[in-house]
Amino acid sequence: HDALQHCLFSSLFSQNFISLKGNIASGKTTCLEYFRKTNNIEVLTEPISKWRNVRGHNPLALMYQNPERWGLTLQTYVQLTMLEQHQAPICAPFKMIERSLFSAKYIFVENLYRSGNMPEVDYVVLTEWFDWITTNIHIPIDLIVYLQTSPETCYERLRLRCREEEKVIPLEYLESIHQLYEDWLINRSIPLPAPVLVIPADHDLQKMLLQYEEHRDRILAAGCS
Ligand SMILES: Nc1ncnc2c1ncn2[C@@H]1O[C@H](COP(=O)(O)OP(=O)(O)OP(=O)(O)O)[C@@H](O)[C@H]1O
Ligand SMILES: Nc1nc(=O)c2ncn([C@H]3C[C@H](O)[C@@H](CO)O3)c2[nH]1
Repeated sequence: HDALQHCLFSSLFSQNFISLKGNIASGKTTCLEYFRKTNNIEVLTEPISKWRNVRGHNPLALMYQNPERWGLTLQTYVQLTMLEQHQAPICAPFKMIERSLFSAKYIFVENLYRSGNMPEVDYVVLTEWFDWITTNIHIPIDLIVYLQTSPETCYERLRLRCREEEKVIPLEYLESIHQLYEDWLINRSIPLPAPVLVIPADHDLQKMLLQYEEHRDRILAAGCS
C-alpha cells in the first residue's frame, strides 16, 4: 500500500531530473551533499563503488592501468549502472543525478576512442548499445548543471583526495576530459538532452556553497524551464 501511495505521490509531481556534470574532482559530490541537505531533493551519486568492485573485480582500476584492454569492459558496466540510476523510482519532486548515461558516452567513451585507447570495434559496439538504449528507453533529464573548472584545479583536488585508482591520472587526461565537456556543454557540438546551467567551480568551498545558494531557485525550477 505504501509503495502504491509513494508512486501516486511522485506521479502527481512533474518529476524534475537534474544531471550534475563536471570534470573529475570538480566538486560534484560536495554540490550533491549541499542539495541533499538543504532541499527535498533525492540525490543519486555515481555508482563508483560498483565500478570498483563487481563480484570481486575492479574494472575502474583495470581501465586506468590499461585503457586499451579494459576500456570496453568498464564502459559497458558504466552504461548498465547509469541506466539503472536513471530508471530508479523516486518519491521526491526532484532527483539530482551525478553525471549520466550521456556523459559516460559523450565524454569518457569519446575520450578513450579519440586518444587511440579504444579499438574502433569496441567503440562501435558500445555505440550500438547506447543508440538502442536511448531510442527504446526514455531517459528524462530536465536540466544539466555544469560545474565548470580548470583542469589544473581538478588536478590539485584529485591529488588531495588521492583515490587509489586515480593516482596514475596525468594532467593531460583531465585537460582532454575538460575539452570534451566544453565542446559538448558550451560549444554544443552534440545535441543536448536539456538546457545547461553553468556554475564556475574553481572557487573555495565557502564560495561554492554561496554559488549553490544563489543558483538554488533556478535549479529547483528545472521542470518549469
Ligand atoms: N570548492 C572546493 N575547494 C577545494 N577543494 C574542494 C572543493 N570542492 C571539493 N573539494 C575537494 O576536492 C576533492 C574532489 O571533490 P569531489 O569529490 O566533490 O569531486 P567530484 O566531482 O565528486 O569527483 P569525481 O568526479 O571523482 O566523483 C575532494 O577531496 C573535496 O574535498
Ligand atoms: N572511463 C570512465 N568512464 C566513465 O564513464 C566514467 N565515469 C566516471 N569515471 C571515473 C572518473 C573518476 O575517476 C571516477 C569517479 O567519477 O570514475 C569514468 N571513467
